[in-house]
Amino acid sequence: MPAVDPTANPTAAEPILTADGLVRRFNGLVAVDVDHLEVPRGRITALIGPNGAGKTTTFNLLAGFDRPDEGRWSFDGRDIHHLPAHRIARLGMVRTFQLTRVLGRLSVLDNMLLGAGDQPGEQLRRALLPWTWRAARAEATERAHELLARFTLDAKAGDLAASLSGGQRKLLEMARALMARPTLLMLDEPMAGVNPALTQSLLDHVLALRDEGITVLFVEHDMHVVKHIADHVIVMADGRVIAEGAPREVLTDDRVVDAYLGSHHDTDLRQIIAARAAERSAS
Ligand SMILES: Nc1ncnc2c1ncn2[C@@H]1O[C@H](COP(=O)(O)OP(=O)(O)OP(=O)(O)O)[C@@H](O)[C@H]1O
Repeated sequence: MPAVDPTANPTAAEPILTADGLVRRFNGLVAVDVDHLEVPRGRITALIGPNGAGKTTTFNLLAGFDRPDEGRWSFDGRDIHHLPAHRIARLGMVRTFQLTRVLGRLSVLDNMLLGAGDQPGEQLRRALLPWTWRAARAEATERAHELLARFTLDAKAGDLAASLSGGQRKLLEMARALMARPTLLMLDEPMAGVNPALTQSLLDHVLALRDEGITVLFVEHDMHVVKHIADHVIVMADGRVIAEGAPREVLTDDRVVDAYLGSHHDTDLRQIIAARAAERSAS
């Protein structure tokens, strides 16, 4: 039984993450200038917008991987704008990472164990209380195998992560983030470079996580994916939030359509516009 009712009005859901007055400049360029942003609890929220809209910068700021010039935000009722990324992750807000070259040289299982993260005092505990450290390590290893089985990567546990296909890497990134037991999972372009055969499986995993009560925030360019799984959509353009709401309403909003058309970037939205024009002329 789902922990939340995903069909309920997403905009009515209580926010798990709220940001205000978020500003990030790079040498005079205003990359992010967000007055207000909310991520509804227990829902799947897509952060979309044309290239250079400020989506990744916003992601990095919220997760503590970059510092804003201005702004504050809270997660689960707690002010976190001053916290570094590892503290934010420990509170339950975890973002996925692309498999870098360095991580590619580790086994799939070791990648998972890295996702468990260092607990406070881990080094000290390892030195002074090796038996409790070993017990924690065994528990993490067991959880890693469970998650690898869930994401059909268990047969690959001993393989180098670099040997995985594009889709399997995305599965590993998701599984690794789940090692930290997030309540808010942040996915940066989870479907990028994934072949169609694995896309459905990845989408089903995201939907299943939502149904288990995990809030998902993801950046995505593919509008089919957004329409398919998002309960709520936030649209950015030129660093600002220009629209938000249910996918069906937001994706036909004139400002959103203009922003995408201006970027000559998303043919899918053009199809929406064509369909909308056809509807108008038929009525
Ligand atoms: N480290 C940086 N130094 C200078 N400018 C940056 C830096 N990071 C981002 N920018 C600029 O900030 C703006 C927003 O970039 P950002 O990557 O957040 O956009 P995005 O919406 O994620 O784009 P894309 O969809 O192409 O990934 C862009 O103009 C970009 O060139």
